[in-house]
Amino acid sequence: MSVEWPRPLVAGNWKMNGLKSSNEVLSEIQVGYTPGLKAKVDLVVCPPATLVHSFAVACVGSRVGIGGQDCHAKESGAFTGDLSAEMLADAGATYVIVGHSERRQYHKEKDADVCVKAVAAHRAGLTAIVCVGETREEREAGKTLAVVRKQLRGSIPVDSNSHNLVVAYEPVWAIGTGLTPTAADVAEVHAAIREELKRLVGKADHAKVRILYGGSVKPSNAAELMSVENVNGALVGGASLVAADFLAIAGAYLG
Ligand SMILES: O=C(CO)COP(=O)(O)O
Repeated sequence: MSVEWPRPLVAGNWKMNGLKSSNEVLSEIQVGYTPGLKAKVDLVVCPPATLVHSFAVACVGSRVGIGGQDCHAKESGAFTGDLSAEMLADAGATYVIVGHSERRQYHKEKDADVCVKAVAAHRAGLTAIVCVGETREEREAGKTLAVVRKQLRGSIPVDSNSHNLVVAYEPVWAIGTGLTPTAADVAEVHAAIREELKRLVGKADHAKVRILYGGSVKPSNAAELMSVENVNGALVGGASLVAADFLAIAGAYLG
């Protein structure tokens, strides 16, 4: 069976939320990931690291993918509190988010740091979800495209292809605020990302790299945002903690 590629991808970033009791949310997501939905969209849940293994075990057979939220550049060593990409893969993850704006802001991660983490993800056989996005100040100063292009050039490893790389455009000012850019603004940024990918990813493959939109995606705005050209899915924060909302967002692909 030939698989249409790029397949849309809806990924949930649970951030620092989730206890053992969250198994119920995962079960609801699995139950709601019907054959009809599976035919149209990939689903990935990125829980906190403490839940990666149990979630991965629970999802065997359901095709819900599991991802980490960050990884270290090295494979192992004296890095207290850190996790390597190999450890995430060993725990059953197949994706890892790198360069989320909360890591860039609170952990002072620069593009070069994000790039070596994406390299580590590839080394471990994981798909890297590389996040980029401008702050409110940068948008107001008309610098959005320049900022996003610079982040991409600095953060995307040379060995990237449409299977080991996903780009997530997440305007910092849209995260957790209920604010979203207009469809026209999203289209403009995603077109610039696609163009930049021409230079950064092999010629044959750049058109197939999935570019997700993230920032206050909800069931009520998902259909509009997901229908924008060059939007191949969503990276969902708060709404991914509620199974019905997460599934409704993915349901935008049912048409
Ligand atoms: O940061 C995000 C996903 O990585 C988006 O978060 P919200 O969907 O809560 O705005």
